[in-house]
Amino acid sequence: MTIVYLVRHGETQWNAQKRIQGQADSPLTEEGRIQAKQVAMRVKNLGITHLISSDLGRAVETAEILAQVLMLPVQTDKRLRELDMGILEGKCVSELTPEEDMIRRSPLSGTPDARIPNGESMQELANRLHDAIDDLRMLPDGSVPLLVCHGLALGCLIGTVMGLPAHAPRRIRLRNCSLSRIDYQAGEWLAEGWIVETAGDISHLESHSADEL
Ligand SMILES: O=C(O)[C@H](O)COP(=O)(O)O
Repeated sequence: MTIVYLVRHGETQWNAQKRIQGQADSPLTEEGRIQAKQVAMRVKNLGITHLISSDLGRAVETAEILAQVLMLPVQTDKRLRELDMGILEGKCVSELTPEEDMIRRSPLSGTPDARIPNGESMQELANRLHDAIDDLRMLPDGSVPLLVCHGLALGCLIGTVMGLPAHAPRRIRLRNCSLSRIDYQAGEWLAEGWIVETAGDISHLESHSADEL
């Protein structure tokens, strides 16, 4: 069985301002760095062997804090990036026009093939994420990778592992530095494939942690 831990990066300046990031970026806040240390302590004794991060700065910054505790190098994989949110990246949710807000919600509200102009669809996001996790099955036996990723990306990954379509409305909360786990099971008794073991656990965080937009 392959075990994969999933961590959403720590709080960023734009998360705190409710500004849309997508594949744009902003640095962690002080709170975000504290969250990263707390999730690092949580996973310290889980036998993590590989630390793989989205190549966006906020994820790498979180991964580097984990790396100091886990004493592992950080590898990056651009397939773990957040949904490309096109023309809305960099905008504050409170400043969107009603039309922009409808566009923002469209990929998250059950509309197949919805995409923010110049962005990507949830199916395209799901495809690259599943390519990335399927590659983890090629790691040597006993490997336990931890991925540092993003809110919409992890929500899409967990939803699709559970059999929901990529465009299904979001029904899971993935706060900054929440911990999730998926396993690849291949036993005789159970359907072969990825399965969700834990999603969105924040029991290791000592203060408030924000939901994604
Ligand atoms: O702002 C965004 O792009 C998303 O809503 C949250 O993304 P994040 O998990 O990278 O903060």
